[in-house]
Amino acid sequence: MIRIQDLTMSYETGSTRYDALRDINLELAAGETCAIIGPSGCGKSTLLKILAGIITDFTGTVAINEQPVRPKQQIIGFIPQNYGLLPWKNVYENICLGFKIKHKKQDEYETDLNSLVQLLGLGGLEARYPGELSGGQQQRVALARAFLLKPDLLLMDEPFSALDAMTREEIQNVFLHVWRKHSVSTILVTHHMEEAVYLGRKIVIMAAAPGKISQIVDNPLFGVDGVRDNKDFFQLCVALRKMIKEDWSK
Ligand SMILES: Nc1ncnc2c1ncn2[C@@H]1O[C@H](COP(=O)(O)OP(=O)(O)OP(=O)(O)O)[C@@H](O)[C@H]1O
Repeated sequence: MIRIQDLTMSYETGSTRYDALRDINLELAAGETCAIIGPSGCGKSTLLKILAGIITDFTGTVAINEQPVRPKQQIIGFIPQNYGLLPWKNVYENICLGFKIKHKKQDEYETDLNSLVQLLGLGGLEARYPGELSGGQQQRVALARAFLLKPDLLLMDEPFSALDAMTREEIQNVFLHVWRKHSVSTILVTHHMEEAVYLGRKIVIMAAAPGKISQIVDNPLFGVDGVRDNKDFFQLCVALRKMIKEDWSK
């Protein structure tokens, strides 16, 4: 369970201090997915950094499984916009990285690693370096690394934004497939409404200046088979876009 209560965070630049996030309240049940959509600068990345324990200077409460965020004690997977792969390590080493940092032994994760490599279609690419992979393959390596960790919380910052439309859909399917097996609590930031509706059991709509939540939508279409071809999917996207336009023009 992820619980955010009355979260406010300010940045200070020179002599000015301004709220990047104000009065954020959000709950996410264990194993749920949540997509956050909002205008540029509304604090989405800041929120992820707080949940990842990178930013600690805030007011309010942020708890993962009833405990304050403590990256050394909890396992938090974070996939940044550029996937966060180390260019000098090969696919196998990149996938194992999180485990090495958590000081686990190889035989503790070897079986999971092999099954994730197969599940994510990375078989045969283990010895390649990130620079020798396509964007979609790099994304899958980042997903393998994150899922291997079995995180208490997985955070993804616009994870599929660099991919072309077809690869994006394919990787979204791969993500859902792996997520179903591992049911990891996941929060992802996206600028794409279709992605939010496809991947978010909850859809959080944010507004800017200061960043706040304007709507939380329980998504009835999440996980429905073949939903992308369903007219309800299209209609929900249209309705949410309308809602956002109204919110963002206030
Ligand atoms: N290190 C920082 N110091 C000062 N201000 C910052 C810092 N990082 C972000 N900001 C400001 O805080 C606000 C929120 O930034 P943030 O990156 O969280 O927004 P975002 O919603 O993720 O934006 P985008 O969609 O463009 O990536 C913005 O006004 C931004 O300029």
